[in-house]
Amino acid sequence: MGRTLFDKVWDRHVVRDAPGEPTLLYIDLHLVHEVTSPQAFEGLRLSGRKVRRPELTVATMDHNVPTLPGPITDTMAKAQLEALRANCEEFGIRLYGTGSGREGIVHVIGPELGLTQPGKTIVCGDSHTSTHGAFGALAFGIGTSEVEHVLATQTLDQRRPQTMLLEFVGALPPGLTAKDLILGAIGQVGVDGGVGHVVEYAGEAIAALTMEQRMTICNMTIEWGARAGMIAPDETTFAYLEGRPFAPAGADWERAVEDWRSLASDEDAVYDAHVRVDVRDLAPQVTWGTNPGMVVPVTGTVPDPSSLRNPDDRTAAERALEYMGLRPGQAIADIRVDRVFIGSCTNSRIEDLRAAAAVVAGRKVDPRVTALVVPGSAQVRRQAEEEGLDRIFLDAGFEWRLAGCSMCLGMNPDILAPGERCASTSNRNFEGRQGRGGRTHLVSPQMAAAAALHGRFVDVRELDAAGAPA
Ligand SMILES: CC(C)[C@H](C(=O)O)[C@@H](O)C(=O)O
Ligand code: SF4
Repeated sequence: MGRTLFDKVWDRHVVRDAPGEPTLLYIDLHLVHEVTSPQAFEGLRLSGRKVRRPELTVATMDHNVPTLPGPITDTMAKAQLEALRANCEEFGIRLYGTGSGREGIVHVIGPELGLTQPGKTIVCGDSHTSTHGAFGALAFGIGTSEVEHVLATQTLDQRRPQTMLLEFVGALPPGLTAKDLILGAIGQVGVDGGVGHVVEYAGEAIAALTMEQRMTICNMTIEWGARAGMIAPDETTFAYLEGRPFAPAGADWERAVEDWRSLASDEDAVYDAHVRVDVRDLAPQVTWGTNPGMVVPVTGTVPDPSSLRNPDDRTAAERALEYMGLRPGQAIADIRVDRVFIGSCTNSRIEDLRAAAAVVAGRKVDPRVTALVVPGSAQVRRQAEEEGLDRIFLDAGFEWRLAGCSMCLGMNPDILAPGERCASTSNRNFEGRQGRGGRTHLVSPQMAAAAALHGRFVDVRELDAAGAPA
């Protein structure tokens, strides 16, 4: 029987398999950030252990860092960042800290540095580690006690998950993005549709995506409950990786690519589940509720909870509408926004910023809107500045910030005030996610940029040459 991409990567990393017990897996890359690592390092110290493979462990600072220059005033954030610096020094771990020029959101810098590679097992104390699966790596989030285990042993106990193929049918229509693709899919399969599975994304629409767009897809895997998302490595993957600081070079590169080619699922591979999502009629997506599956096309309306058959869904929708301050039947295009956030590990890479800048160029942010662009890494920020994207955003009235998680979650000074409504390119719209009482609508970078200009949701496909909505 043929094997899947997942089977191949998993099988290569088995250290120990015993009946009835979890499998002990070898971990190729362990990414570390300031929030989920302090207790893990403390555990090592208490038991007098070292980091087993410091050279396979890489740390950065992202969640807590302020995105405006100047000292950190929050004492908890300051303590966590200082602890990370001290821990990395003590245990001999490479740290791309604030000011290194290489810092950024952990899921942005791994790929950017070429650390993320096909066939690797990659873990991090962070749920959006699924992002790295875009390269054909097996990548997933772990808890702090597991972080300690990986630091100490470079291995991890795991139960073998089920496999699922999510096949996109048809090509992505013009003007649509990877964000619309994944939000649309989550809307169809539901936020627990992937539970217990490692999902492989495939189909014409996936093959046509760039690496950065594939990362947007895999990033949101965790939002529909799957353990990890993977995409088979192909020429797009290899072209992206070639020449990156930690990618293999010379003869090693040739050997690596040959090996990576062998990872794709076999023709006759069998998955435990197979789901198809037709994308041919997809429109730009906007979430209206408090989970990413509560999503409709921008051309649509806020759903009426009373039309939902399942009582749990009905209650959840009623509660979401109340929290979001929306009415059933309200047109999405009539929803006004106070804030716009372009950033996060979902959509803060250079292509995202280029796409948003293309919508913004020569136009002005609606005077009632406060809009923020936060590059995912110091490298993305530099590149954007070299390309003049910062000028486009600043001239339009956006703020241009330093790299970090920023307004994706309320762990640093970038937060919404209670009741404020935000068009956000991030991945979570839970209650309070961007600040207590804040209201989040998840969208693509293009849609966020257009919302900033018009102060409400507009269909990016319909903007005329002067940027006016139809
Ligand atoms: C802080 C961290 C543990 C958390 C995660 O695991 O995802 C954060 O990155 C998030 O997006 O909510
Ligand atoms: S950008 Fe948001 S989703 Fe990504 S790691 Fe940071 S907090 Fe988590």
